[in-house]
Amino acid sequence: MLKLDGVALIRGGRLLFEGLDLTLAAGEAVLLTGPNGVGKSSLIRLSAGLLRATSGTVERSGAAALADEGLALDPRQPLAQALGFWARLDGGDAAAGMRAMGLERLAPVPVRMLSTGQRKRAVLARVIATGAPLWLLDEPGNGLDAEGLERLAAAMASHRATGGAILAASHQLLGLDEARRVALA
Ligand SMILES: Nc1ncnc2c1ncn2[C@@H]1O[C@H](COP(=O)(O)OP(=O)(O)OP(=O)(O)O)[C@@H](O)[C@H]1O
Repeated sequence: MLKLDGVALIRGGRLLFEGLDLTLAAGEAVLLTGPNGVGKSSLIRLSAGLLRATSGTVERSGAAALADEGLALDPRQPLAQALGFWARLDGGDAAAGMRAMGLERLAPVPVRMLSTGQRKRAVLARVIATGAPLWLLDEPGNGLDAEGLERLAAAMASHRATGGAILAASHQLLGLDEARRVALA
């Protein structure tokens, strides 16, 4: 689903990593770890096709969904409608995303009024709703309470059980204890 071969990335004149190989097949997850500024978010963006590798190749098969610090939801719209916009484009299921992240009660609330943790849940609901096989998650646990973290872990387990794959960058374990780890240093 994702294959990085001998990838190097220079950003801001600094070599972040080189010779990086990573493959992610259906049902697999990789937890990307490493200190602040080492290049985890950059690797996620590179995997999403939003950055170009300095050398090496990045191959993706099938659709990918990205969750990062960007909300990508219209702040003026009620949550259900804002998520519905993407679900219509993706042929996805906004209600399933909201259910998975426990957001049903917030369906009529404008996105701009959501709290930090509620926004994070909304971003994850957007990813879940896409139905994309590859999830690229940059610090998906940030801002989530214990219940939100449990929901995220359950959603990731269910995604993998149905043939999805996940690349997650995080300082937390996210319930991915048995997942492969790639440590950038
Ligand atoms: N747009 C940019 N232009 C130039 N350099 C950048 C840009 N964005 C990030 N960088 C640099 O690339 C390096 C890696 O950043 P990145 O966000 O990938 O790290 P990270 O491992 O995700 O860090 P954190 O754990 O703090 O989230 C940092 O030194 C950062 O300053």
